[in-house]
This record gives sequence, C-alpha cells and structure tokens, in this order.
Amino acid sequence: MTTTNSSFPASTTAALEARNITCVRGERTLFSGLDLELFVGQCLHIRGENGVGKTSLLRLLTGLASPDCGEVLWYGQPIKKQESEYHSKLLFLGHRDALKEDLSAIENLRMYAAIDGITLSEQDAFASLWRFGLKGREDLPVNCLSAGQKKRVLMARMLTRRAQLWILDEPFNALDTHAVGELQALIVEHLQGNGLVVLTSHQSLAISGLRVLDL
Ligand SMILES: Nc1ncnc2c1ncn2[C@@H]1O[C@H](COP(=O)(O)OP(=O)(O)OP(=O)(O)O)[C@@H](O)[C@H]1O
Repeated sequence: MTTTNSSFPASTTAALEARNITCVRGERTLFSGLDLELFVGQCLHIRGENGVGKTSLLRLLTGLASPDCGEVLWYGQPIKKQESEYHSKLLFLGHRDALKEDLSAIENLRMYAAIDGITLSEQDAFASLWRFGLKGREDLPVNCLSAGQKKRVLMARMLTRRAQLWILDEPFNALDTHAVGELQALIVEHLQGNGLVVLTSHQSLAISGLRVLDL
C-alpha cells in the first residue's frame, strides 16, 4: 500500500505565514491586517459565511493572487521571491475538480505526475486509487464517474503528489460519510509526516490540534 509522503523536515519556525494582508475585491475590503502562522504538522480550518472571502484568502496563500497590502511567506521568505520553489511544495485543490474529463482516473494521475515532475510507479498509482474505493473504475473516463468518485480521484492525487503544503477549497463537498472519514484520515497522516494543510469547510472536522480562523 502507498504511504502518503515520506516525512518532510521538521522546523521550529513558521512554515507558512501571512503578515498584515489585505484583500479588496471590487468595492469591498474582504479583510485587512490579517496575520497567520502555520507550523509543520498543523492544519488551519478557515471558516465563514458564503462570500466572506475564504477562497480569496486561499488564492493569496497559493500566490495565484497578490494581497493589496502585506505579504505571504514560506519559511520566512516572500513567496513572490521563490515562486517555483514554493509551487513545487504546494498542492492546491480548488472548487473545480481539475481533472481531465476524457482521461481515465489512472491517466489523470499519470498526467499530473508528469506535470509535477514526480516518478509515479504503476503500483503506487493503482494502490492510491484502490485505497479510495476506485478498484474497477481506474480505466473509466472521469466523465463517467460520480461527483464523489471524482473527489476520490483527487484524494489519490493528494496521496501521490508528495507536496508538503496542501491548500484545499471545500475538499469535503460531495463526499459521503465514509469518504469524509477517509479524507480526514489522509489529512492526519499528512500532518504526522510534517505536512501542513489549509482548508475551507462548512462542516466541523475531527482533526486533533486543528486551528481555526473565522473570517
Ligand atoms: N475578481 C473579483 N472581482 C470582484 N469581486 C470578487 C472577485 N472575486 C471574488 N469576489 C467577491 O469577493 C467575495 C468573496 O468571494 P470568495 O469566493 O472569496 O468567498 P467565499 O468565502 O469563499 O464564499 P463561499 O463560501 O460561497 O465559497 C464575494 O462577494 C465575491 O463575489
């Protein structure tokens, strides 16, 4: 069976940090003066009502958008000054499934491994899909999978990507109760290997040591 990640290095300084960041969208200031620090092994749960700015904050943390004030740092250095290094450590799963619909689950994993520059063995690719209940569905085009099964392919991608920082927008959407438990277990495994996770969710989570940011 595939394991999540080989352990990432431990550190006593914050791995991910936002300093005094402000986000303006249209006429609205969604938040300002926001600080956060996240250490290896920690998961941050960003909560808040629809439209409050959770996805906007995630996009700032990924570097896909820039704050109107302040900065985001990775191990003390602004992410803007180390974009490719930072992105090699990051897995961002947004609202959309981000899967190629005409490719199969296994082809999607292989395609992402190639894009991410990761060697993914046949055995690990299949084992990761099987772990999330996709045995027998590996070769179906993704557009033949249900919404929850597509999410399970993405869980297999989380397992095989080997990125230290996971930024996940509403990762529990469309998952059944069993899969919610499996995803929480996957996150805990990642944290135990010195990974970090930032996620949004409208549901409460059973992850020990969880940190919460209410926007
Ligand atoms: N590019 C943009 N231009 C103008 N307004 C924007 C832009 N992007 C986001 N917004 C607005 O910013 C606000 C926050 O959006 P965001 O997607 O961050 O909310 P959210 O907290 O993730 O919401 P939800 O829980 O519904 O997913 C919304 O009112 C949205 O319409």
